Amino acid sequence: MPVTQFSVPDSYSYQNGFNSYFESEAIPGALPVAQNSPQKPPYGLYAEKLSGTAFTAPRHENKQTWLYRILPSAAHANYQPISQDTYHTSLSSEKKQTLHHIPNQLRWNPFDLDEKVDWVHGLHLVAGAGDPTVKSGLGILLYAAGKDMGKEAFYSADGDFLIVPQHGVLDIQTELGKILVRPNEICVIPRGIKYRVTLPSGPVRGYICELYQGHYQLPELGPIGSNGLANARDFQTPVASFDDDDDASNSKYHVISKFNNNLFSAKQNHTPFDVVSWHGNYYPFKYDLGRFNVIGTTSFDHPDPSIFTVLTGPSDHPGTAIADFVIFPPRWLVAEDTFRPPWYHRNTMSEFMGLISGDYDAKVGGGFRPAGASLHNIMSAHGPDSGAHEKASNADLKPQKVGEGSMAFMFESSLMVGVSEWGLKTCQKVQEDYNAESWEPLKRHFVNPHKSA
Ligand SMILES: O=C(O)Cc1cc(O)ccc1O
Ligand SMILES: [Fe+2]
Repeated sequence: MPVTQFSVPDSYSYQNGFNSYFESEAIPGALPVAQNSPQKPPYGLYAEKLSGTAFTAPRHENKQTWLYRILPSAAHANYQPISQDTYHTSLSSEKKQTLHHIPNQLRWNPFDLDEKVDWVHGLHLVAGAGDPTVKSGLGILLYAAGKDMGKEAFYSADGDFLIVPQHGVLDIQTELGKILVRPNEICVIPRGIKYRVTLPSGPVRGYICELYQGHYQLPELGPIGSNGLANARDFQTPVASFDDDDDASNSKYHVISKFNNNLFSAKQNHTPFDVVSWHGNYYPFKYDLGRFNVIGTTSFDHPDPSIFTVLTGPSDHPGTAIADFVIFPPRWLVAEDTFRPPWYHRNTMSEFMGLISGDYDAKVGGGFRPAGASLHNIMSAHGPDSGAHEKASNADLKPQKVGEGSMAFMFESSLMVGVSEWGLKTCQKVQEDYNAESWEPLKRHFVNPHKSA
């Protein structure tokens, strides 16, 4: 079945396509015709331009959206810093204000749910590289929340959020419309877009890869041809939807900004969700991982995991990503005379992995569990644990379906990924015996023809 069967239905409307130029109006006639900024836009709306690239970015990279809204975003009081004590998006809330760079393989037990906090309080910076102030690098966050956001909106000035739900449903009201995201779906909310998260099915938990530079793109397909992997038509973008909150006394909103990973809040006496129509190519979108068209070998040897790339956040060097989002969906393995799990390897890239559901075929030891994570940094040796090696090197190589009911993923980066104090210590999820359990038990099988028995 090439689509996920979800237990919570999605009744929102979407427009289909990746990087398409869309237009949407919640009231017919709310978009100006043939121009962007008429003297008086339709229905007394304000025109506001939201740009996701430099004005002069080449056409193939240029991203912007024109919003037609009841009041412009600028109509708010000053932003005030929020005390970081109860928030975990930044290193400055911690005694140690640096990331820890360590060559050990790291693995985390499942992160806890937290029913007491909302989306913004639930964000935890676990790892990262680079610096949002110079638009360079990425941040990896875990989220766990159990409360709806109130009359507030959140945006990140730091980068694009790629959100990977592991548990629970996110109902996301964005400026550009409403989007429902369930486990086995992902969504991307680009830099600057304001949104509010409510939780229709109770507590939520998941992972976020924030891209401080550029935007997520579909990978090139090369010799694969013009279809395959994540197909453009399966990405879904909301349609315009607005609240008309005309009683100012009844409408005290806070807008929370993540700015260099610190949080700031500004009051405004009108809803931020007042965009009646919009057109452009800078918008949030979602994607069902069950629609991914998996490619694999039909002859021999284990291919590189780049064949499983859903989205890539490229660096300026072609083929080298700041963040690749890679998944390991259910699939058939048919390779002959082949050690089918991943080979043992040391990689110039860093690999942060998470598990949405099920088991990951390279680890049979039971230590990599849904809602857990692992980090294999630059040149940190890893591969199947000893149990998986034993099983795979003696397996009967018939066609075999792996990963049924399972979805593992990887945020792969060319950068050295540091771990926050929260990720290393405070969360208390790091497994001390990961290496000892996984690889130290590996046995010698070498038969030296030059040594007699
Ligand atoms: O380490 C991992 O489990 C991820 C991974 C999977 C794979 O099939 C090949 C290389 C790789 O890093
Ligand atoms: Fe790996």
